[in-house]
Amino acid sequence: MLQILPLPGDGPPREAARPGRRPLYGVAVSRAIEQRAAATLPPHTLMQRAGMAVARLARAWQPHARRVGVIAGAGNNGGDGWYAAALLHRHLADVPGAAVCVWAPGGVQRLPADARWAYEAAVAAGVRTVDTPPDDAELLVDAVFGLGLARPVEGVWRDTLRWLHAQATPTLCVDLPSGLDADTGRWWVDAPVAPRGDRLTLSLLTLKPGLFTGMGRAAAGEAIWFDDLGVPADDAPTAWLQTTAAWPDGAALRRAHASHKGSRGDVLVIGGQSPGAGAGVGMGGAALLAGRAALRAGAGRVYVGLLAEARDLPPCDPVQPALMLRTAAAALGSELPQRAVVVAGCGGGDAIHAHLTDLLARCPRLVLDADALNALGPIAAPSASCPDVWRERHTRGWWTVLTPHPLEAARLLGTDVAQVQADRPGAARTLAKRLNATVVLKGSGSVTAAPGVTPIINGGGDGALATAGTGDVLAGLIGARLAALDATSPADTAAAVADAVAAHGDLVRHWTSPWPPTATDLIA
Ligand SMILES: NC(=O)C1=CN([C@@H]2O[C@H](COP(=O)(O)OP(=O)(O)OC[C@H]3O[C@@H](n4cnc5c(N)ncnc54)[C@H](O)[C@@H]3O)[C@@H](O)[C@H]2O)[C@@H](O)CC1
Repeated sequence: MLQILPLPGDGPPREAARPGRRPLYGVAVSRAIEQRAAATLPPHTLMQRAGMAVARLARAWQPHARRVGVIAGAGNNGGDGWYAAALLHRHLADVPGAAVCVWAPGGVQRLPADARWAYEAAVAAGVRTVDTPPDDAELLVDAVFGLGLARPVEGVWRDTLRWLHAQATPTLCVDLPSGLDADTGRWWVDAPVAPRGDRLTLSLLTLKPGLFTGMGRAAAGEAIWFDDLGVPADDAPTAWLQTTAAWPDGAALRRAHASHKGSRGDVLVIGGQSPGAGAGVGMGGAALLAGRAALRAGAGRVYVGLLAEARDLPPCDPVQPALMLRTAAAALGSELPQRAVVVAGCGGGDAIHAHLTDLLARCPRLVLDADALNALGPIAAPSASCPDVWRERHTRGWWTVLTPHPLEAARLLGTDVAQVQADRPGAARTLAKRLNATVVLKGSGSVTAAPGVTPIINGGGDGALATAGTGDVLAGLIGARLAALDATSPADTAAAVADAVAAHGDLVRHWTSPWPPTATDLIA
């Protein structure tokens, strides 16, 4: 669960440019904000505030913990830990059996100025330093690495993090879980990512993109808390965090008394290769899931063009009989591609390849998913020259949305999954720029990117979505959201796509059964 809340005593959250969004700041902007604030404040103020925030959350979260072990790194993240240790030591002074200790595996000889000041404050307060891991702690504070980590961790620090991240003891991570890259969500150390025990992360000064994508959510624990250290920032964000799903808005649809199905927008799904068309491989379910999701989310009319012969079409979809079924050939031969948002590729198999040029040439509003992305591969490869059909889309002001998972993104970028996952915001941005399209890179912390638009990272969803068919549901939701959209600037399109991604994440929020949901359950 995400708890992106200001701690008690902080000011109100800053205004976001659009409802349901919060700014995320990468390392460079966070450091600029820190330096600007530090220049106007008495020395060490920010570290003092950081240490106070850590101590305050530690006491609120684990009020009965008497033995606290702080693991301090050799930079200012460690400094936050030292100052928190000083405060916790004071808080616990009268508690029988209480003890606060700091383990600093890198020593304290080369601490930067702020951290040295915090270390001296801790020593002056009577905090004990130890040379071995604090095995008997009831609460651990992870103050090893924060913003300063951007390369692999080895040697003594790797051993330290292997020990720390293997503990079942409740652990409070200062600023970032140590091992996590603040910009990208990459995990830099060969140590467990997922906590064995309870874990919270307290992000300081700014919320960082890496906390919400890649390994960020898995590493951060049950909740991410935020304290801006009293420093308001209105800098241009590195990315936005989408925190809530404001769409679909069923109440608004009901208030629109004078509306009709034609005014809510049309969606055409092209996909669902039949066993006959695909050498015995049938994937009709994927196209039906996309169509059902679009219908469920409020699209006025949803057509499903199946990659099948007319004689193989089912008479209707028994789950959502309101879906209008036809063959892909019939759908693409009609006026529908011009009128509807076309969602192509769900269960498309090899059969979708034959339609790709037609789709690109005839669909002004096009969402390419799954097998349509694989068919696109050669067009998108770095070495490929842009074909006329793709260039003409741009000339005409038509737009394209791509929804790759990391493997599909890797194919499109001519790289591998590890490279994509090492910098998900960067991969999504590169792909969006290269193809002049809106891109949703799926996975933990889905990233929506478009040329000239600040990327949007989805803060919702969880591992329950990692199951067959949920991608088809997402494609259908994006189709429905875009079908209802009037404006078509890149920013509006990206925002609408991010709305659909947020709605998709929200599908699992209220799931209470111990059984994980199937994609069909999510839109039942
Ligand atoms: N200066 C200040 O007053 C403030 C600092 N803050 C804290 O300071 C942190 C940033 O401090 P720093 O810039 O010192 O960075 P860190 O403390 O995150 O890391 C820097 C230290 O880690 C070492 N290091 C980095 N990568 C390594 C690797 N792969 N293997 C081994 N050692 C590695 C560096 O040599 C350096 O000693 C923030 O995350 C935050 O916790 C905040 O509290 C805001 C105020």
